[in-house]
Amino acid sequence: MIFEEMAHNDYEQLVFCYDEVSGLKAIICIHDTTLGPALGGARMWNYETEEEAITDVLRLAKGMTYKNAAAGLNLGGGKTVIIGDAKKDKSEAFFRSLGRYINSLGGRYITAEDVNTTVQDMDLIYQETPYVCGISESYGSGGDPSPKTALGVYMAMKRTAKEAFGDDSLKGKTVAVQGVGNVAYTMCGLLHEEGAELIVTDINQEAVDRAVEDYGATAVGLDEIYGVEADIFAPCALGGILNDDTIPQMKVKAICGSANNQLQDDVKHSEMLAEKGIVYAPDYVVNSGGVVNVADELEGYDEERAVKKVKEIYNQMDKIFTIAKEDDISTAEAADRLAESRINQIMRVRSTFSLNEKNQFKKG
Ligand SMILES: NC(=O)c1ccc[n+]([C@@H]2O[C@H](COP(=O)([O-])OP(=O)(O)OC[C@H]3O[C@@H](n4cnc5c(N)ncnc54)[C@H](O)[C@@H]3O)[C@@H](O)[C@H]2O)c1
Ligand SMILES: CC(C)C[C@H](N)C(=O)O
Repeated sequence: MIFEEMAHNDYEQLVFCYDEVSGLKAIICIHDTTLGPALGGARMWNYETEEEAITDVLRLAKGMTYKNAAAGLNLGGGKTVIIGDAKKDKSEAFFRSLGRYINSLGGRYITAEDVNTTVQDMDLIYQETPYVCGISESYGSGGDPSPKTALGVYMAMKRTAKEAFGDDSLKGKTVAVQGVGNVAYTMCGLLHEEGAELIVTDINQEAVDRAVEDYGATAVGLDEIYGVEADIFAPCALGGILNDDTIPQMKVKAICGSANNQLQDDVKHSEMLAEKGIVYAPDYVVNSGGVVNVADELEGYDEERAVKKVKEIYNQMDKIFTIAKEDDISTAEAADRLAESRINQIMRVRSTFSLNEKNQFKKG
């Protein structure tokens, strides 16, 4: 059954990692390395079953192939899921053990932060392998990618506003934010600076209070956020929140936020949004600022260059809206088309013969 799924969606490799001493149980998935080594974060989650963890890593790794391709990176897609409780199971040995497994892949997979893993965890992995990004700034690295993800979401939101309202200024626009964690707090700061009004919700009261105090945001209940009077909805917490229940409640004209896999069903729910006249900014393009920032570490991190690349998300959004209009397809499908077309073109470009280290030119 697993090989069938791998064949169906063109997966390359699935690696099971177990370490008795630290209790590590992790699965690394490499989806596609046409564009380069697979880069994707390591997510720690208390999966109820091993099947759930496998399903998640397969889905997330494929998502990274599309995210990296659409962002113009020379990187393929992969991901790690770690089965465990992030509050109880972390230790030095745990992450160093994962680092050794990543190292054994010889650079085919590079890891970084994802849900429930931190810069400190990446620093531990770095003790065992160079194939890790998002390590501490003291190593000359980019550190926590969240602020750059936030900058990317802000740039994407400006281009989305242009599509929905004819002008990319966010001054005077009301943005409803679901989840004001690491990414959204910085994003709210940028929006506040530009003169946007904020409506926020979060399961964490402290996060809500911080946004209210620092940015004059209006707090609403967890379920209220979907139906508030606002111009833009920014989902920055969970996946699957654009669905049969929530879309009918929405009064916004656009959706642009950092959460991964926002559409519960890519086809059905992007059509529902289009029918309501809501402009949807595809999540993996909107939130690619983090991966763009960590990928810059592979060239020797330069913050100015990284920021410049993150700001390019505005132009990537421009391409997606153009493809969607020209081909008369949803923005979600347009993003997939952009990513797939880049992968296919580079695959063809690379099909021409070229000498490499295993194929030396020899005289005589
Ligand atoms: N951090 C990055 O660089 C990055 C990059 C790409 C994508 N993302 C995605 O963006 C989202 C936010 O990432 P983050 O790093 O800010 O995470 P975070 O954990 O710091 O923030 C998420 C916030 O959402 C809140 N939340 C959780 N469930 C909620 C619910 N049901 N209703 C309302 N709020 C809820 C949490 O309390 C938290 O404050 C995640 O989906 C993540 O996968 C993050
Ligand atoms: C490589 C990481 C910074 C990627 C990030 N966790 C994402 O989902 O895009």
